[in-house]
Amino acid sequence: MTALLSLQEVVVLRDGAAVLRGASLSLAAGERLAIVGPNGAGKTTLLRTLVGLERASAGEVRLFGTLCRSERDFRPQRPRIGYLFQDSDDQLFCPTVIEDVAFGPLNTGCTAEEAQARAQAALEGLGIGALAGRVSHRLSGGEKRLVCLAGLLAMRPDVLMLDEPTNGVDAANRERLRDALRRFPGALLLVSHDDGFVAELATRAMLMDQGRLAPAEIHNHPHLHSHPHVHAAHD
Ligand SMILES: Nc1ncnc2c1ncn2[C@@H]1O[C@H](COP(=O)(O)OP(=O)(O)OP(=O)(O)O)[C@@H](O)[C@H]1O
Repeated sequence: MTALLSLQEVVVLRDGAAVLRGASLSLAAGERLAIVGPNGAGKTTLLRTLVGLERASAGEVRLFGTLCRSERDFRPQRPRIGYLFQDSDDQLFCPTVIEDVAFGPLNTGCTAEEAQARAQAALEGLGIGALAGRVSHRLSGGEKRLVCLAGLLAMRPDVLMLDEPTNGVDAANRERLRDALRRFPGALLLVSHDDGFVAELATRAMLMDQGRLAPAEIHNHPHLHSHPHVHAAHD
């Protein structure tokens, strides 16, 4: 079966130095692949390369079976990929939450009513329907994260690529996020330092180290992450 996304021996240079040094991966339909690894290893660069925001100087990038080399190749494939940036402020740009979440569907051919309905449903699916009328840039960091994800889900992509989705998200919202991602019917490429979240969601993992990818194990222990419990004084 054709991979949804694939990289073959991809090299990405920045200021003359290799950030990706022959990275290869393949994401199949229904897979939930986690990319883990230390800071600066090249994980964000990998995601950016997959959507054509960074250009490979060697190797091949294929999206949905199509070899992508130039902006002309990447552009028609991008609506099929929902990419959650590492920084929510790079993603939100409309005055209100509902406008932000409806933007993608509107831009890909939905009527205003359809886009509005999809946006409201995506917000409600994440338990944040009440944020619809709020001013986007005044949301908390965790709220912004969920709103960005709602915007991607509203587009009904084939693949979600998430860069640190749980950053700044509290425990209750983290569960909502996890449940929404479990319900998401497409494939998932997840970059995360949150081992517990990776163990809860991913079906496979790869380790990125100094620009190269290698298979990694997921330690599927229910309490892989620590649980610091804060008790009230009378506890
Ligand atoms: N715009 C840029 N200009 C120059 N170097 C950059 C730029 N963006 C990233 N880098 C460098 O490229 C390397 C890979 O960065 P990248 O953001 O892909 O790593 P990462 O694995 O996502 O890290 P983290 O876990 O900290 O998010 C790092 O050494 C980083 O300093």
